[in-house]
Amino acid sequence: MASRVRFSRTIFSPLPSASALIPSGSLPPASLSLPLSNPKPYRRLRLPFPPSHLPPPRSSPAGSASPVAAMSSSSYDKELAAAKKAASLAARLCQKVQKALLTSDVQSKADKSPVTVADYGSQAIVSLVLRKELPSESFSLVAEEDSADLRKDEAQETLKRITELVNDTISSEYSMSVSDEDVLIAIDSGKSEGGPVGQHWVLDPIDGTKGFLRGDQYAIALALLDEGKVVLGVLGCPNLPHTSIANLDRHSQNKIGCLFYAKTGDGAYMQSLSDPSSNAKIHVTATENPADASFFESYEAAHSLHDLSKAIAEKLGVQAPPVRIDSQAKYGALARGDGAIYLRFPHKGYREKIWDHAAGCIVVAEAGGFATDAAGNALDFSKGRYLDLDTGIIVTNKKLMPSLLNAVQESIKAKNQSASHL
Ligand SMILES: Nc1ncnc2c1ncn2[C@@H]1O[C@H](COP(=O)(O)O)[C@@H](OP(=O)(O)O)[C@H]1O
Ligand SMILES: [Mg+2]
Ligand SMILES: [Mg+2]
Ligand SMILES: [Mg+2]
Repeated sequence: MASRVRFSRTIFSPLPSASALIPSGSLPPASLSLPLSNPKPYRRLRLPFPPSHLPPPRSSPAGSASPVAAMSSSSYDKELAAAKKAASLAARLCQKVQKALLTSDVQSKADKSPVTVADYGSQAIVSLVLRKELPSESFSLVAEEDSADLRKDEAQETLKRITELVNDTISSEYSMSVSDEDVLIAIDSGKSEGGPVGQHWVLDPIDGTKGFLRGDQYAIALALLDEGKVVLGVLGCPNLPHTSIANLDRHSQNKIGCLFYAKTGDGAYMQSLSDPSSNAKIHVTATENPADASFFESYEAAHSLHDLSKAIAEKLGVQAPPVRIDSQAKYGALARGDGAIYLRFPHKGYREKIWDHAAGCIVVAEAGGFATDAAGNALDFSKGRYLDLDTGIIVTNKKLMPSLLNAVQESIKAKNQSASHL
């Protein structure tokens, strides 16, 4: 079945040039518009253009209205409330930057500075909010970004823009204002190595940077490790529809902006990013029949071997085409049952980072699913900034996992055999 592909105009950076901050090889393609007569054998999650969301700033703290957190008497309640607030504020900053990016008249400008601005701004906000909300606790943060490039002379304009954005965003919640130096220090608090001892926050300030650039999916992903285990996780997904993306074509006008959260032993929940009182418990799908299952994978072929996923899905008997989405929004969507399987097989030599999976893993686990590597081992977040794992990551519900693992291992074996015959 060939699913309909959605199309949208893609526009890039109007913000000040900061070419020194652009990682090489990561520039977006000039245009992603595709001819309507060329449907692809996969579903691509796109948004209507221009996005009609972008909720107004809230006057109450992001996590405070949740009866769920308030009712629970177990540990990590205050950490979870702080994490929700931090991720929600960071999401607001990212939305502002993405809105400027998408509504600009400047098309296809190969300048990634808005992404850089949003990544740094989001990391600074999360760091500042966690310190502010949890002042008496020791603070260790393992995060993706650092300030080295921002300290260069040519980046001073960009740094000012980030500080402005951070101040604009936090002023709705706190009567404080930060300087450029405060922002740099907040960003660099993310240099912790993590590990098996003590508590460490784990942050991806924007996961799915390429999706963010295209106006597609991205996530603010924040988790807490305690003695090497993930004990809570929050995923802010500003562009994810409130209702299932399995029916995206029918519901494309639905509201978007979801906050997923989970705390060990307490289940997983989703609320609207713009309405914290809307929370609901979520569960992975109960499907046991692969023919009824659909699977998620990275939009970017550079991030995951699409051919291998296809072979696995075929072996398992999955009928639906893959749904390609950027970021840990995949974990959130799977946790609420939009799809049954997430397959991720990076190219040889790539090392997965803990911030790309920690928050997503606990959200899925608390919703009744689980994530393993291709050998069936649970992911180990206690080894520092990287995940040491066998071949890839697979995520599904407990009923499908045994047959999925089988299909994964047989497909990898067949792939290796055919490679050795070349
Ligand atoms: N060659 C590669 N293989 C696998 N993952 C990669 C990769 N290059 C980058 N990534 C990671 O893939 C993440 C995005 O995942 P997805 O494909 O699911 O959207 C990126 O997160 P960032 O966008 O935070 O850098 C990055 O960490
Ligand atoms: Mg990431
Ligand atoms: Mg990132
Ligand atoms: Mg990155």
